[in-house]
Amino acid sequence: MVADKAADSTKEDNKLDVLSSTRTVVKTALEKLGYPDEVFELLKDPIRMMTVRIPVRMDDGSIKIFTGYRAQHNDAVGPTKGGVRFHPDVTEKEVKALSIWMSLKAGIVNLPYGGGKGGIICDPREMSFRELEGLSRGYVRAISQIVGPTKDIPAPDVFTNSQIMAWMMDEYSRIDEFNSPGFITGKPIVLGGSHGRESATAKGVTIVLNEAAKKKGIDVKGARVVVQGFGNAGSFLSKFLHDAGAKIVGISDAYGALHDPDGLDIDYLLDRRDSFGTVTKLFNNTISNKELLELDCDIIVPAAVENQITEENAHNIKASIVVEAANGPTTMEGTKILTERGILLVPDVLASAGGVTVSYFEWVQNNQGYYWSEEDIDQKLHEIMIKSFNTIFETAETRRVDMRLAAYMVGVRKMAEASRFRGWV
Ligand SMILES: NC(=O)C1=CN([C@@H]2O[C@H](COP(=O)(O)OP(=O)(O)OC[C@H]3O[C@@H](n4cnc5c(N)ncnc54)[C@H](O)[C@@H]3O)[C@@H](O)[C@H]2O)C=CC1
Ligand SMILES: O=C(O)CCC(=O)C(=O)O
Repeated sequence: MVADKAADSTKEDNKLDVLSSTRTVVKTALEKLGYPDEVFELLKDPIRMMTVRIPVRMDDGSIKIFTGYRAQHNDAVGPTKGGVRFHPDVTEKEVKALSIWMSLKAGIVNLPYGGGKGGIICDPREMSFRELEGLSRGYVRAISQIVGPTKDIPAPDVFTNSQIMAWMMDEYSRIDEFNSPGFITGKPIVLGGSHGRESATAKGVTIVLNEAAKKKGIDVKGARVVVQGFGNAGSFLSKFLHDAGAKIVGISDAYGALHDPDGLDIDYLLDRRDSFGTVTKLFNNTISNKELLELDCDIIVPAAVENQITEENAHNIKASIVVEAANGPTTMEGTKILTERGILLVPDVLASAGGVTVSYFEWVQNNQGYYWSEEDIDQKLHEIMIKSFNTIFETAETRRVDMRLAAYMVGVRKMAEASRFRGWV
């Protein structure tokens, strides 16, 4: 009985293991494309993974040691690139999976990068500004040997922002004895940041959401939308869709969710949210994140954390379109159920690729020392997202595969080819 229970919980853990499910889809994508097994053996794990211990002097005088990671998935195409997450639930496996997803995104939007990702186990909501600066600088010192503008270029992710990027850039510039804006993206504009980077992820999501709505014959104006997460991705997205005439009937943060079938007052919520995307604490009549995802609506956008749509709730999703702004919000079983139910799923590696696309623009501008207007950035981003959506939608139709597998097939090809040309496999 005890053994049965243990086996059940291992099975459950495996279903929520984002690394093993990512590997499964990568393997299937490579098989469908006809690559030999050694290509999968190379791509199933990052080529480099660094674990670091970061001592930080806390405000009470004590020293706290934090654990951080930097994963570099594959650098056959070019330097690796991807965000750094500060979150209490960060794990080594999660960071590895996130780095593989970054490689796939770079392949989908055709950037000269491989994927990288970083994370630190911490809760920045409970840290002072000074402690966060110490942690950010300590992380850069610890990983400095493997990162750099031509090696691996970090960026923001969950609970990190342009201020943290600025501290990290400054620390790297001190080590490098050179001003190095191209070391990191998502910086404040005055330090070489790009117009449009802050809202880029949400803008990219909005573009593919519009394309998906056309395929489903849904008019975004008047559509009822649920957005999970009210941080960088979720809040800009809610604003863009609200301004386009959609009704945002639900939003959430880490503590709960808000629901109004007549549409929430997004401008008011934006005004009241804190820098960690928290807003529900101001209200009494909240619902749970679980209830949020089962609300009556046309479109759902998970824009928070992994494993939100699973075999437990995929049957109860009322929307006809799910657009994944978050990385990994739907499990493999969840994907299967949504696809079987005819729900159009726009997968994370496509939907959220607007962020890294504009990060690439930021890096190009830093390298050339000449800066583009927001209009230039918007137009380039628009072209890339539309083209990527169409390629993946057509691949799904012609190869008779679900949208996630189609996206992996499109995303994995360039790094597989580059690895073969280099003679690695
Ligand atoms: N910031 C970016 O440029 C990009 C972000 N993403 C992905 O989008 C998602 C959201 O990222 P950001 O908006 O940047 O982060 P953020 O830190 O700005 O906001 C995160 C939001 O998720 C909520 N949240 C945190 N833990 C949660 C939990 N356990 N359950 C429910 N909600 C929770 C927070 O309260 C907040 O509203 C992540 O999956 C991230 O990897 C993807 C591509 C680029
Ligand atoms: O902007 C970047 O370089 C990476 C963004 C990121 O971490 C992501 O797309 O998940």
